[in-house]
Amino acid sequence: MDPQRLDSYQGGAGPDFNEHVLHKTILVGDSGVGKTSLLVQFDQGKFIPGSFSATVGIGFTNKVVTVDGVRVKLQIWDTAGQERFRSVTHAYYRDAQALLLLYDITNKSSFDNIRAWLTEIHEYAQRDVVIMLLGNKADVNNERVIRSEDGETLAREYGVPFMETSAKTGMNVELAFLAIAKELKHRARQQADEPSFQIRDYVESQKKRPGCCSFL
Ligand SMILES: Nc1nc2c(ncn2[C@@H]2O[C@H](COP(=O)(O)OP(=O)(O)OP(=O)(O)O)[C@@H](O)[C@H]2O)c(=O)[nH]1
Repeated sequence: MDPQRLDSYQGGAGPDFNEHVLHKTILVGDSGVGKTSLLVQFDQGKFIPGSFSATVGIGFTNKVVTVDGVRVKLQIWDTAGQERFRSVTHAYYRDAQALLLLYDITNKSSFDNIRAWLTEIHEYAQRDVVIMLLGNKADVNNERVIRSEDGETLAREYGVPFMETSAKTGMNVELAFLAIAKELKHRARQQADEPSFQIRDYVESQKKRPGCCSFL
């Protein structure tokens, strides 16, 4: 990762932001959209190609992200996308502070199901949960069936930030988690002299930065 481009992550200098608090963040979306791969890319900076092995149940990874000079501890839960695990994962929504909702840009039904996922989120999660929509597998542009504009339009309709990601190349992966960490930090510790933080504006401004978001 280029430290000039974004805030740093994984440790780094600076005081802990509420050191005992783990900010629960959950990855959700249809089976096979790349939730586990996204988390592995963020945590370990690698992509394990090959056969797809569906997540069974739920598991988590703790990760420290440094934003604005303070360390924010994220506890990132990777859920199983398969329908038969749904009732298990619902139970985890309630105390989540952030949800990353993924679809696969090469899989139309995973995009069509986003509305159903959002209905579930609104039913089971806290009202003020931070939601981010991610169109994953952006590296497979030749198999794309969902245009970037369609993701943008859907995200705008629900008032949530959106970006395309690639768990394979790492495109926008850190940005997604850093934006979440920044939002959580600002919500909990907004300084009087700080301008208010708008996650959608932040994501849009980062997407427009030179060098951002290429996946080749
Ligand atoms: N080309 C490409 N392949 C990806 C990407 N992300 C995931 N994959 C592949 O897609 C398949 C499914 O990825 P997973 O990360 O296991 O998907 P998941 O959403 O965790 O699936 P469940 O555990 O069943 O919910 C695997 O074969 C991955 O290698 C990506 O960004 N680009």
